[in-house]
Amino acid sequence: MTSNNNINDDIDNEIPVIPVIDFSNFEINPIQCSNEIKHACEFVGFFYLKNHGISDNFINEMFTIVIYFFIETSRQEKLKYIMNDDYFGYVDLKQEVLDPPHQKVGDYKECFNFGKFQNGNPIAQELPNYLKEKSTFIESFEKACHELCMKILQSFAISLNIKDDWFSNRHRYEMKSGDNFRILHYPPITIEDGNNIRAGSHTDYGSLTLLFQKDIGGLEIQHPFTKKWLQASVIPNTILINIGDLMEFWTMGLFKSTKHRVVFNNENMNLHRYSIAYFCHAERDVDLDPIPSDFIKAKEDELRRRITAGEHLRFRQENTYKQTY
Ligand SMILES: O=C(O)CCC(=O)C(=O)O
Ligand SMILES: [Fe+2]
Repeated sequence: MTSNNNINDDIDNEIPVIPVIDFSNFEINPIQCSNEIKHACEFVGFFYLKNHGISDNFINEMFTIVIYFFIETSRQEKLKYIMNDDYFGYVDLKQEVLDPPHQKVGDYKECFNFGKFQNGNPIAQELPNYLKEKSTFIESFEKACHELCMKILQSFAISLNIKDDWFSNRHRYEMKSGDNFRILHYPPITIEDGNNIRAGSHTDYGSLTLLFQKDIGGLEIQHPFTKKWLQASVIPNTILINIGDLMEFWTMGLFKSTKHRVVFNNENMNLHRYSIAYFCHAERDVDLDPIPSDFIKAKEDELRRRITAGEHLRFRQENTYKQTY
């Protein structure tokens, strides 16, 4: 491989630009903490959150379920629950193409997408037996993620000087939205597969994403200004948060929906990597008109079609799954 082909060439490991924000300060000094978050959203699009209120035990228990499900469930059983029209269910190895212009084959990872739950039952999908047994726990974990997202959205509102509940009122759990709780598994790969990009470069679609990483790194983000790729290493006891396209669109580009990808090096190629993501979206019928904040300048001359959160999402999803295998 020549150096030009080496995707690690343009990696910048020197400046730790992804900030770590202590969310316990949000209770003590909400304005200061929200301003730190706003700075990260404007200049990086990613930040780590510590003291976020979701306990380590709770997260570890969720990971135990994730690992058991992916390893112990047969492929045949998983395929019975293949992603439905609402994009909930099992996503097979190589089914997802996150970077269509640059990928000949789909991502070498498998996922399971959960929609919302009510009283221990999933609303929008059937679950394989093992996940059905665990659905009360999964519901509580999913709801803890949603609740944390509401607090982070509150901090966005405070930093933008609009009503504290401006965003959370538009992201209610009970309402229809593109919210997606996703568990992921990147199995070990053999040399013959020859592809060390395991999740193609992409931006997320929603308002914000919570990402739980465990032990094994591999996530990289492309800094929105320098365009350098940076490793988003695993920092114990933190959740990695990022802005999605919907929020970038809604803030007229003030908050950055930063590109990211998962890349395996020779050391982690033989390992199983697991991660958990909660993609938080605005309710389907919310109009994504520019947010009424003094920080957000809607350019009068800009022609901007009126679009709802649901339309925005549909467009992104259709592009991702157009080309499979
Ligand atoms: O597994 C990861 O670390 C990232 C996954 C991701 O970016 C996604 O599913 O959108
Ligand atoms: Fe992502």
